[in-house]
Amino acid sequence: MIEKDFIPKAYKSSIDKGSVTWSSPSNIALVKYWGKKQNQIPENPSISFTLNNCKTTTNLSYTKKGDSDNFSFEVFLDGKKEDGFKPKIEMFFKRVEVYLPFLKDYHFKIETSNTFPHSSGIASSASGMSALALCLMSVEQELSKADVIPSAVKESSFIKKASFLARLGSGSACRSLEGDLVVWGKHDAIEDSSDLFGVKYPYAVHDVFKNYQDTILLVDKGEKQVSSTVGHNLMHGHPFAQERFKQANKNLSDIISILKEGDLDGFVALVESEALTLHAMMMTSMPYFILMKPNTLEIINKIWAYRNQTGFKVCFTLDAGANVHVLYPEREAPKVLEFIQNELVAYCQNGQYICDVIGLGANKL
Ligand SMILES: C[C@@](O)(CCOP(=O)(O)OP(=O)(O)O)CC(=O)O
Repeated sequence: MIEKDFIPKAYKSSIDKGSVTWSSPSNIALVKYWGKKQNQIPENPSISFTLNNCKTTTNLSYTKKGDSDNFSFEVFLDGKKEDGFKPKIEMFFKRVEVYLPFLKDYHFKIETSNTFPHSSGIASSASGMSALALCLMSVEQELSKADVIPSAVKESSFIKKASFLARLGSGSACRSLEGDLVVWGKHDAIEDSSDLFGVKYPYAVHDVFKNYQDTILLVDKGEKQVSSTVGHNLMHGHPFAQERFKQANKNLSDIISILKEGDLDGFVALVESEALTLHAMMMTSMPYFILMKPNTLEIINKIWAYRNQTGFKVCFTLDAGANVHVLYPEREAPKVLEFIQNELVAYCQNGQYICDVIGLGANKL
């Protein structure tokens, strides 16, 4: 598919008002997206676990307005007006306007809430942007149903277009709509993979990865000093960029047999190397920056020591921040949780952590 396939046939916006609600989860990448071209096209393919408990619920109500001159919307977080979100949403609306021609015909009220604490340092852009994209797709569906022109959106392409739109809001958001593993970015070994939207991982996955656990240790809840968007852009002209993109492609090839065979040693090595490479890219860009904190490293060292002592296949990954995602099979959960409580919680800000597990994606409420 190409971009223009997502432009619907013209339809009249004949409905005056309505409201839709979607809940959509966060995700954690195993092979990381870091570096992008124009129009939110990733430099390399990525794959992520969809999460279950960390999610955003968004209610979108829409009211027809007299003109179609400008975007008109207001945003509420947990019932409180949140104008801080407006620039990102305005930019998102501009990017998707051509694919959702009704956007300037309505006033939108966006009411959103997260299951995880606000300012926990957990990126809410993946869950938030995917929930908003799904709401907008439901509006498109409602409007085109009411129109004499047949729906531009077939049921089967609903998720595909929602993922396409979510990507234009935040790249990693396109991997949050489905579960339990999603690939984004063209890769020869993954059938139907695309740079434009996420696809459900199409191959067999060993039972050991069912209900895989992710305990998120909140090391630093503060605002990040460098946003992901700035970090992605620093991959332009980065001295190691081409090698990194090659490595990500190879890791995506390698993870296919790891997932099929339940090769936990291979999984641990690949996932931890991806996390450290992501941060190595940050440390070697110009300007350079460090998002890990001393406690991030304390936790990593404790995980390595515990793995050596016990043989449990617990490993870590990081996103663009200081928090640590501790990943482990469900069968190891009782022991690993004990270890987390006894040895790792001390390094979390206010002792805070979130227990999550692989999930199945977004839901319409
Ligand atoms: C480190 C990452 O989490 C990067 C996420 O980047 P974003 O999706 O937040 O970036 P934008 O496309 O600029 O919104 C790795 C990943 O999720 O693959």
